[in-house]
Amino acid sequence: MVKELILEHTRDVADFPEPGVQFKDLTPLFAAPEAFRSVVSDIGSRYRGTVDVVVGIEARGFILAAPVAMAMDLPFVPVRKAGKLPGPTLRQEYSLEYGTATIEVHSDSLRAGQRVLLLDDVLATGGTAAAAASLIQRTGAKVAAIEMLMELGFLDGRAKLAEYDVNCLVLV
Ligand SMILES: O=P(O)(O)OC[C@H]1O[C@H](OP(=O)(O)OP(=O)(O)O)[C@H](O)[C@@H]1O
Ligand SMILES: Nc1ncnc2[nH]cnc12
Repeated sequence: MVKELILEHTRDVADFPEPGVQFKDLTPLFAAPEAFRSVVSDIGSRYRGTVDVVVGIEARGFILAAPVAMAMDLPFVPVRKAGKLPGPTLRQEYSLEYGTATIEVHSDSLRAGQRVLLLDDVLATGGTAAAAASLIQRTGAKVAAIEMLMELGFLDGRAKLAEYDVNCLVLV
């Protein structure tokens, strides 16, 4: 099952990037082609036919979203940290488990009515996903679903995402 594959390929790192944070490192999953392929194919098969575009959040969300988009034969659209996208953008500030940040999307990268699958690796406080979802809605596209590999349940990130269909493969 993909849930076990994700758990087997997650490394816990204490006090990263700052004291008190238990970091969920998924690089072992990305470095295991069979396990990673299974996860990508599981996500692709569950959303096939129900979404038009796959959006990934910089940086770790890109690692997941690009292969899922490719497997589904759908466009991949990046949500990037501020100042990285060259064209006209929409921007949104948000707060993280460890700091604040601003993200952007190209304003012409999504069209009204498009159904978006929003992907990232970890759901923590939900600030990043809520900001990305709000950017997507501002383009006129619709957030059909938000999918994460892992949810840090104690941070209750879902509270910020109550209006969306959220699925996380592993709850810790
Ligand atoms: O639910 P939240 O509290 O918003 O946290 C989750 C976000 O934090 C991590 O990204 P990070 O901002 O560390 O950037 P990175 O992907 O560039 O490492 C993770 O990949 C999510 O995007
Ligand atoms: N504890 C954590 N582990 C991995 N990614 C995160 N993003 C926010 N908090 C995180």
